[in-house]
Amino acid sequence: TGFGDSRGGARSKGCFKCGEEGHMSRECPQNTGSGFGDSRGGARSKGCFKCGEEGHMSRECPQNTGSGDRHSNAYFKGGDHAAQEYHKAGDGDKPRPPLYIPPPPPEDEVEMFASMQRGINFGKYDAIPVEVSGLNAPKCISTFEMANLQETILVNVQKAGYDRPTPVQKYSIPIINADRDLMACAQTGSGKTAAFLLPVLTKLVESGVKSSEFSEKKTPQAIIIGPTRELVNQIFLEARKFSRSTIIHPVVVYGGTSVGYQIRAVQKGCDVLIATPGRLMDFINRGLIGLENVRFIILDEADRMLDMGFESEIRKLVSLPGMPQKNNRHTLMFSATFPDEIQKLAHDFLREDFLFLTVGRVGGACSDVTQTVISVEWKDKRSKLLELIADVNETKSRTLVFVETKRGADFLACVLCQEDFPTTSIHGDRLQQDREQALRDFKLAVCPILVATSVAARGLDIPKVEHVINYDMPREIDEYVHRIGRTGRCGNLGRATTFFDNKKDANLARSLVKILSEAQQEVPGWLGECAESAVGSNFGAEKGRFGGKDLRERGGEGITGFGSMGGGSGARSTADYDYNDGGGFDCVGVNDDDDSWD
Ligand SMILES: Nc1ncnc2c1ncn2[C@@H]1O[C@H](COP(=O)(O)OP(=O)(O)OP(=O)(O)O)[C@@H](O)[C@H]1O
Repeated sequence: TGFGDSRGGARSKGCFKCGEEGHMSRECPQNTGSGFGDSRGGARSKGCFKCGEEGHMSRECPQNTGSGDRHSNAYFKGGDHAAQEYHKAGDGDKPRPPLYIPPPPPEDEVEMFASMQRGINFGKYDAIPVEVSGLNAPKCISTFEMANLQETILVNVQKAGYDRPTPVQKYSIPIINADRDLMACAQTGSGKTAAFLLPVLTKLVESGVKSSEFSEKKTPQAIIIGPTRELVNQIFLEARKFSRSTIIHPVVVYGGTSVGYQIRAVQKGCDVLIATPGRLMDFINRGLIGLENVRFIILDEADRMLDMGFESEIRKLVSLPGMPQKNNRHTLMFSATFPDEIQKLAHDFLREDFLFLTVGRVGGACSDVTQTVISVEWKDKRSKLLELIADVNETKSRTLVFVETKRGADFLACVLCQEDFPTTSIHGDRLQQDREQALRDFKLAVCPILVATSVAARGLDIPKVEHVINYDMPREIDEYVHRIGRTGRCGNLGRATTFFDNKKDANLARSLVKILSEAQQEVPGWLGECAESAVGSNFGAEKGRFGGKDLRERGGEGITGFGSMGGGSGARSTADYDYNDGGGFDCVGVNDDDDSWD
């Protein structure tokens, strides 16, 4: 059980040296000295013949454990929970987790172009008010034909079943076409990914690629950065789809996966690099990625990327030698939420004349999600949850349950499995193969219930998620907006149920009431009262933020930080995101033990 297993169960017929199909080991390009081993310093790799990594022989290869057979439903069997085994074995000195080579992306066109069905409210997107601030904004477009997309890219858009652009696409595409920097804020599930990919890919195809296939160091022209591994992988699949049959090679690199595998992917050509920050810095430090040709830096979930934990990485990245200064590159930022203090920070990365696009209200919840808030004390949460999911085994309707801690996610998934609800979990302490398997099981409704920490709150576009349950209220209201945005996407209807524990969550009452009212949702009387008596936040401070305004129009000074909305702490939590994704083996989130950081 070598390579084959980790790629999805079947024994690979590929080369025993590099694991790739299409040649035998005696013809392996690595024999020439130009492959994997060389890229780490010129010498022929003495690594394992199965996985290509150094430091062990093939008979000791961690892939012999047959990780591909590992089912994320291991809770049922009570044994094979890789992440737990790995942590137990650690005892202070953490061993390396098994190497993980993700399954190859689809080659089949049908699979590649399959996308979410538009819902009945897709047409209503056009009624959402749009504002563009900044000087000389170009006119919006109303069809993809008007978007000046490169011909093949336009064909790919049609193959994806996109027959007209969403508002964020109508405005962003001409702005990017006109070589302007952009900060764009639009509700969850409204098509922000294509809004930046389509014009950027068009620019790259039209100007021709610069990255040489033959040089060791690849010099991508666009770098797209996101906060979690699953999200960057999803953006990669979108980039691959839209750039199909063009000269563009998109590549993704993220933590928890084999570095060797990703090095080989980069070395095949890398015009657009999609990455989590840690692994990106790792590749730059190894001399595998050069920045001199960068024309576009794109921050998806930009407010998170400029938030605590990630901001310093992004600052480091833009000040690295070789990276073009902000006036010699374009910086694009997208999110559904943009707290004032992050908007302020963002100015450091954008050209002076950037445009600020808001579709609807900055930080507003998706209007296609019916939101219900229930007052539940912690001791009653479990029985309330079981009530809510009682019919899931019959309906198979995908239900995403958010909890606060990684340990809590494991525990609740176990409880639900014991109650005979096929459940899986995703959080920063699970091995990457288990995280990806969990997502696949959830997508296919093998496990229609997914218990997740905030690692799954942003960006993930999973069809048919019908119900999001906040078993634990998040610590920040932005996180609430992103979490419930996993349903009600692309004009589909969704529902979200939130357990609100008055003793613990009172500091979020006001901001929650605000979100509910703006989305024309019912505000329970008890929640209104709780908001009235809550201390620490005030509606005055929130006014500006929810007005969907460009800070430049408000002078940019004296803005009350959004932190105060979360109860006056002023500090924004780092939650369970993919920090420390470099180094190849770090599959852990922010902090192993301290669940207050999870
Ligand atoms: N013009 C379009 N026509 C039809 N479907 C579209 C169109 N644009 C995007 N979609 C689909 O809508 C879904 C949501 O898009 P996307 O993931 O880009 O949303 P988003 O705004 O980035 O959400 P989030 O804020 O959660 O990251 C995807 O399945 C995408 O394929």
